[in-house]
Amino acid sequence: MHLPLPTGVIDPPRPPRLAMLGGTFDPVHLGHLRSAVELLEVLELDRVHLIPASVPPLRGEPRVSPEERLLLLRLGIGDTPGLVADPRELHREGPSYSADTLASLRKEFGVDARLVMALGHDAFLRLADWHEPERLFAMAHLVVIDRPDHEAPLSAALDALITGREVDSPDALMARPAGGLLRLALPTRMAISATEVRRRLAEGNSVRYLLPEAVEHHLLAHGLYRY
Ligand SMILES: Nc1ncnc2c1ncn2[C@@H]1O[C@H](COP(=O)(O)OP(=O)(O)OP(=O)(O)O)[C@@H](O)[C@H]1O
Ligand SMILES: O=C(O)c1ccc[n+]([C@@H]2O[C@H](COP(=O)([O-])O)[C@@H](O)[C@H]2O)c1
Repeated sequence: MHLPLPTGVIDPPRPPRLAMLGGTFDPVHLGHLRSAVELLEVLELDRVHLIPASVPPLRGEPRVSPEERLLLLRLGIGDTPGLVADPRELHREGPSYSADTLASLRKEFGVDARLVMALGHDAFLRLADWHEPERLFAMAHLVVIDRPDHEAPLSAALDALITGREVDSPDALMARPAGGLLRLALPTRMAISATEVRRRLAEGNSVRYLLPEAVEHHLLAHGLYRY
């Protein structure tokens, strides 16, 4: 006697899940890379695109060229599964607005993709001053990463921008393609900043264990940030 075959509905394929972690990366350090790996795991993402800004919109000119910051990022990522050094902002003229970068990711990955823009709490505090901040939420979710060295209250303008968007879990965020806000305390919080790395290099002090070794070797071999 034959048992009837199960007639259950086959689950539709899971939409792609990816995050952008943009930055000046002047230079990339372990705070960036460890955060990217933990984002991948906590949000169950397919990939995290680390995207160096060619012309960072709200700060002065970086110490090192976009091409060299991208090279350092590539050295830092090495063969880490799920992390991608994404050069797309180097191919645009003018200020590297995140809204434009998200539009290009959305175009590439489609309307159903779960697209996350991840940023540290310090960067989040200035979000209301960014170019077309409302458009960011039309294209992506925002995930704000706690940083132990940056804790400050939100401005009224930022409060207004995020009202009604906050969700309390990765699952709630991933139920839709865009528009939500999640604050995350990742398992490893690192008080490392590029400012501190540059300062130590200029003083001739060690940066060992603040950066991947391949990045440290390149910086030292080429005298970057020395003066
Ligand atoms: N240690 C860290 N932990 C979590 N997020 C971080 C950390 N360092 C930087 N970020 C976040 O990564 C993104 C890119 O950071 P950025 O390249 O400006 O590095 P930075 O260390 O903040 O640099 P700088 O000291 O030059 O301002 C930002 O959203 C920032 O908030
Ligand atoms: O789009 C904007 O107006 C905008 C303004 C400030 C910062 N950003 C982006 O935020 C990321 C972190 O910036 P920064 O200056 O903290 O390294 C980086 O990807 C920047 O391009 C974007």
